[in-house]
Amino acid sequence: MLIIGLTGSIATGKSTVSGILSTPPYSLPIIDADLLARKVVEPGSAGYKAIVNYFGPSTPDLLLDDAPPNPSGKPLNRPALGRRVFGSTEERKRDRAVLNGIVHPAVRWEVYKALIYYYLRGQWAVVLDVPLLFESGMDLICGTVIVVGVHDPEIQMARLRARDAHLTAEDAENRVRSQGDAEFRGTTTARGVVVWNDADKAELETAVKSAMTSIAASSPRWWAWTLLVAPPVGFGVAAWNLVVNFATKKGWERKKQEEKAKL
Ligand SMILES: CC(C)(COP(=O)(O)OP(=O)(O)OC[C@H]1O[C@@H](n2cnc3c(N)ncnc32)[C@H](O)[C@@H]1O)[C@@H](O)C(=O)NCCC(=O)NCCS
Ligand SMILES: Nc1ncnc2c1ncn2[C@@H]1O[C@H](COP(=O)(O)OP(=O)(O)OP(=O)(O)O)[C@@H](O)[C@H]1O
Repeated sequence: MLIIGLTGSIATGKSTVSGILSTPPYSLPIIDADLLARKVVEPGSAGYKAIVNYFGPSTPDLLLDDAPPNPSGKPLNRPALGRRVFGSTEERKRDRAVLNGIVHPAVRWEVYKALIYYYLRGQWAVVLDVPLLFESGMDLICGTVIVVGVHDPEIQMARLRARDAHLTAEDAENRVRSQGDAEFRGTTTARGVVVWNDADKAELETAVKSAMTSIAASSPRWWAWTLLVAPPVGFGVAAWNLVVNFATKKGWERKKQEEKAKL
């Protein structure tokens, strides 16, 4: 099964692209890390308890007071938690790392379970929509990666604020600044494709079509079926893929560090 990583900075259009890929002619299953990240912090879960323990004492509005009663606890006030973790100060970075440390392992586990489910159902490909694909290391298991990018940060900011009207300009800036640069994602994606989303949705559909044509050409369906009916070959190829991805990523990181050192 081909795992197609889908990533990009906030509000660049990942969900819009996954919407296109989930419908004909592609009809691919989507594993959405944002949705899983919500599931693993529902009241009563281990993630919820860890967040309340760490952030509760210093965040008075961490829980939603006006939510319908729930015996497992009041739901998290996500915008309030967002204000604690998004931004570029040392404190925000530290808190973000703590939150990521709670949420990411649980999300990863949910992703693996979903991958096994789709593999057993005989899917030829699956889309793994993860905003922090490279940072979380999940790029290593992907056969290819689609990076969604917007050249103009003004467009990105305008779309973010139009979609999430509750965010102030400062909240939106902090969210955009909380992610690694798109260039890092783009250059690490030597084995993938970048889909630019600066224009309208019709142009986005054309860009997705062209990306999928090149992906399907480099990983045809018959190859996915061969891997499915011969599991030892499938596992061998997956292991090889992991090694190649790891080596490619290390190579890029080394190159970036050398370039930084030269400055
Ligand atoms: C801070 C939280 C509660 C804010 O929730 P909210 O509902 O307001 O935003 P939502 O979860 O829909 O995220 C919106 C976008 O923000 C960006 N984002 C989310 N978490 C992070 C993060 N830790 N670092 C950088 N960007 C992030 C992504 O582009 C994401 O698509 C939430 O984002 C969260 O729990 N983040 C940590 C988990 C995480 O990394 N999720 C991303 C997928 S694994
Ligand atoms: N080409 C486009 N033209 C106009 N609006 C667009 C376009 N692409 C996406 N949008 C809108 O921009 C907003 C952000 O898009 P989307 O939710 O797909 O981004 P995302 O990358 O999934 O965001 P997040 O990182 O927050 O999960 C949405 O309201 C979407 O409808």
